[in-house]
Amino acid sequence: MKFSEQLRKKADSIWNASFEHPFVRGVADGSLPIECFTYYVQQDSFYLSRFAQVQAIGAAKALDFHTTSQMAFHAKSTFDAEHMLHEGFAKDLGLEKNSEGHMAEEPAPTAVAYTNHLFSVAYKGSLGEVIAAILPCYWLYWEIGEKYKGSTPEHPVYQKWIDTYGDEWFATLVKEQINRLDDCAKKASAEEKQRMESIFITSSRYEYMFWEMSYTLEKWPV
Ligand SMILES: Cc1ncc(CN)c(N)n1
Repeated sequence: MKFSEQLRKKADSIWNASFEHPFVRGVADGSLPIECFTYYVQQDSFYLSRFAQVQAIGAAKALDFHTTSQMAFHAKSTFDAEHMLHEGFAKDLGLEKNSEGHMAEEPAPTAVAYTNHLFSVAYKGSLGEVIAAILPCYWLYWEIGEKYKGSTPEHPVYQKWIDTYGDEWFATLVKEQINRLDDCAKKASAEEKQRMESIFITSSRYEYMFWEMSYTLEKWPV
């Protein structure tokens, strides 16, 4: 079994919890209160701005020119595709950007904790560890896109979100990163692979918590 398949299997119960989370189900069947989606877009806008920085650090950590170029391309794709998707939502939902170019007035605890986890791996870890940290962000959304592809929520914004992650361009990016994880794992020591697994599980847990944060409109307690 490939290393990516092993990690996917270990994260199965966490990913199933994401598939069934009322935020995700609510987007697919159109029942999600719009204020939860609006909060998600604001927080995700912050998340994506940090995610692209982590992809760019991955570019700098790569040991060959081609991988550097591809990781930088992925950072640009986060801006061109996902950030631009949010720009469209912002228009529909009446949101504004701040001076950093994202829409979160105040990043929520889970958004801060998740991006701090990604930054900690990016600054301390190898490229393999960086890929393990960011892969659930790709792969989970792809599976959600595949799972809910046939859904037809009445709200056009929800439909657009589902269509985006069920699209072929996204699948291509995801498959490339899955292959990259397996390539890195082939060269990694047993200890590094253990760290990659633990990092992958932590990111999977944060993905679940991101739905919960959006659904409950999580804020700092004081
Ligand atoms: C929190 C989160 N995780 C993943 C994705 C999809 N790249 C996203 N937009 N936001």
